[in-house]
Amino acid sequence: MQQQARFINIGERTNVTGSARFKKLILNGDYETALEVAKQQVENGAQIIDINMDEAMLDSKAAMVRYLNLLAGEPDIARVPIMVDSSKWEVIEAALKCIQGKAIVNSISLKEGEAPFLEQARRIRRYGAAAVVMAFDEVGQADTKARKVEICQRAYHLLVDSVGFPPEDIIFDPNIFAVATGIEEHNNYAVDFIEACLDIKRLCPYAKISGGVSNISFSFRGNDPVREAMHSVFLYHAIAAGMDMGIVNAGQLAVYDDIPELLRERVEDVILNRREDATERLLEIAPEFKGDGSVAEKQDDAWRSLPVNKRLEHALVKGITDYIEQDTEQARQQAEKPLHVIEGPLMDGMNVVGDLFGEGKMFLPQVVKSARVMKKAVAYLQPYIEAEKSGGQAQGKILLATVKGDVHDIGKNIVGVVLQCNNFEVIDLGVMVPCAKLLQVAKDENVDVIGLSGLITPSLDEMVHVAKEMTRLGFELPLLIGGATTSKVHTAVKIEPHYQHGVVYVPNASRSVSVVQSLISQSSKADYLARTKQEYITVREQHQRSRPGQKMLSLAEARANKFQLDLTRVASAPKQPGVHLWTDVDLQQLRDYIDWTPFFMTWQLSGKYPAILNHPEVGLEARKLLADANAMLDQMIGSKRIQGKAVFGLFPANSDGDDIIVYTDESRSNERCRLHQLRQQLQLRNQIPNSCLSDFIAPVSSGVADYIGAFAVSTGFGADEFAAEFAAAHDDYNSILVKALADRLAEALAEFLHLKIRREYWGYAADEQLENEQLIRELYQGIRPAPGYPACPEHTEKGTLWQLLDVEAQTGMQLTESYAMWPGAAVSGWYLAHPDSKYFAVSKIGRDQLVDYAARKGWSEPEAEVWLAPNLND
Ligand SMILES: C[S@@+](CC[C@H](N)C(=O)[O-])C[C@H]1O[C@@H](n2cnc3c(N)ncnc32)[C@H](O)[C@@H]1O
Repeated sequence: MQQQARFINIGERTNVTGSARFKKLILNGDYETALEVAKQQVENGAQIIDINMDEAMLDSKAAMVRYLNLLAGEPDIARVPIMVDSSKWEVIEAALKCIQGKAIVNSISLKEGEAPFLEQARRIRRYGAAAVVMAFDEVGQADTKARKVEICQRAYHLLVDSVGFPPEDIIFDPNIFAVATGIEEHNNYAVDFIEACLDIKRLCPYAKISGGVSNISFSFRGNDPVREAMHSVFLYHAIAAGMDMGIVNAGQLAVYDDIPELLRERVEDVILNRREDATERLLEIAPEFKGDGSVAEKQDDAWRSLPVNKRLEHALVKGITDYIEQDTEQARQQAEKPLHVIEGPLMDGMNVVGDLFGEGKMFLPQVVKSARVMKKAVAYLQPYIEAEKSGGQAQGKILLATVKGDVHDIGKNIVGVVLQCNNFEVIDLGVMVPCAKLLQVAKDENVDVIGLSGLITPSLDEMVHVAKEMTRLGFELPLLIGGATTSKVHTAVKIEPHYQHGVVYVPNASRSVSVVQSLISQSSKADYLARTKQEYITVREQHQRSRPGQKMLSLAEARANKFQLDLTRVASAPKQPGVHLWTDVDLQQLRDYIDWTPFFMTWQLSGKYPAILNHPEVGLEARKLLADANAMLDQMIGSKRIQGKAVFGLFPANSDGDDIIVYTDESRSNERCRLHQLRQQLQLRNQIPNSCLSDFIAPVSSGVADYIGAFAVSTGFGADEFAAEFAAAHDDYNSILVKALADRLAEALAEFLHLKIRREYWGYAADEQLENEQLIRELYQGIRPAPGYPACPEHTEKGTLWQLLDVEAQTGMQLTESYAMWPGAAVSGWYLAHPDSKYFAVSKIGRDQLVDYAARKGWSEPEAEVWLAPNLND
């Protein structure tokens, strides 16, 4: 199971209090065999070994020193960190003196108060060791979530602030207690632990979380399969919540997915305390599962004894890459030609995946993992196929590209993977692909379909351009359109009329398969295109009909109905005016500010976070995806593979009609630049004002000093390269994950920076205290409208922002010819602080505003038509 792969197992068999066998060996002085116990644990996957010699009959200190010295001579064991486990400080200190590598002390706590706690921490610090900190204070052991969090937070601050203890060397043990004991107060113990993990991770950056996992199932002693299922389910949720390591017998852990459904459901009811009768219901079925061995191991191994074709199918459906080369090799030896392995078992397996996906029984992340297995198998076979010079027979060839001027490709990459899963050959030209190159490759490669993708509105025009060029050059291939700002209406109204051989809007990756299938099949193609054409005629007619509903005001009328600003509530002067630069953003702290809901949407798992994690249908997949995402974030941030930068500034400003003047200094006599804004021109109901962003800034005529902020942030430095490494290793799953997470961090950085602006740099809301969920709902004072978004839809204004902050020189962030930001994981915008400022959509504008805007920008009217195209009322 993916999430267990990054979870650190602590071996516990070298503990005289927990293992009768080890105790006997030590008491008998059989240190040779006792060493074997440590060795076996490491072989079984323990990544840390816990050593405990606390036994009344022993000289614990001498035993510990002797055992450690012997261990040091065993290279296989000495390579894993040692956890020194003792309740006696002298034993711990003696051990620290003889351990050469990084040691971990298990454990310290606030049980005896702050003074001894700090004293021990200081000594541990001197040895450079890490420490397990129990959630235990003067009052006792923490059992509720609140107590666990409170004690850990208190300990964290004492350690970090008073001792200078490196936070990454703190390992909290927030106490795992037994559930399903028959005592009602115990029912929530697992939930308390899991929820505490989430808070501790948020409140104590870099600290790790550990625990003794087997405690949870104590009441099912004697029934190993149920215990193992309980451990696995518990870990599943605890790891997703942030648990990093734990004492668990790695060899005896059920694979979450392979726990029989009935057992898993009942265990999950107990662990998550989902119903009052959960314990009884688990007890009811527990005897059925009482066997001699582990349910998981039996099932896990079972598929390995299937015939090779079935093994390949299993690996594809389950997304398991572990044996793929070995199995592919066996299938190759059995096949007449290497190509037959692809055309036979691999394609059969992918057909199963395709069917399950089509039926909604598999979700996108699983499919992308299946594709990874397929790609690895194909890559393995490639040299053999080339040696025979035989080419595969794909269903059809699809050319994909993100259009010129645009750098966004997550959606396109997902479509590519899904199409490949369905046996289409995909040629992916990447991002910022000029029309001429695209069409040349389409011709040279004799493709069957072209698919265009784009995220920002200028890309829509580029797609229109491609359609026109296809007509001019006599193409007859169908053209697919996809991407965040594209729509069926836009495709029908703006693109389709320019190309007669088929233009089809594809709303998502799953739909791409049926669309492409219809277009590839000679029997269905003509019919499908004719139906689509007819549908788009209807869409156009409806679009025409729907428009006269709203009246377009003249620009003068719209201006007369502007938003009236309350000048008594204009925000005070910024505490730290001018331009500021963050060159190396702490990405770890941004994790708390991530809005996960859009991340799940990227993977076509819809639902709000965190509720989605318990969604009856997609919850399981969502939890797996989140665990993978967190592991990837650990890697991206820990290895410093990606970096974040931010540049931002706060300036004196006033509005001048629909423009905002940014001044060079507080004297307000010199203009640094002008921000050109657009005004809503459609008549709104109930006399709602026709807004323009400049309405939220005090007019120059008012004599009121006002201010504006600007920002540009990116966490995409290094992301493309990192993603490309995965893609090159045939791992699209992780490649897409990296990009999607870089995007999430960029949005989190924008949110975090905005918070800092409100509380510190501008300081107009110094006392604001909002939870992340409230930040996501933007429940704060002020807005950060982003050029290209509905309140300021014209993208070239980003150019002004770039000049104002000198963004490129300061950060390396660039703008493409369509004003897309590079790196793609980037956010920029303005800060408006007035409490009444709010987002709105400029929507359609009239010719008079176009002429006025062109004059303000110093553009010709045709130039203005290009940039204002999405807002023109045609
Ligand atoms: C695109 S979402 C991003 C935040 C979301 N929590 C996330 O992580 O994806 C919200 C941002 O888009 C921009 N935005 C939304 N609506 C807007 C509008 N009508 N006009 C201008 N900018 C807008 C603002 O910068 C706003 O903070």
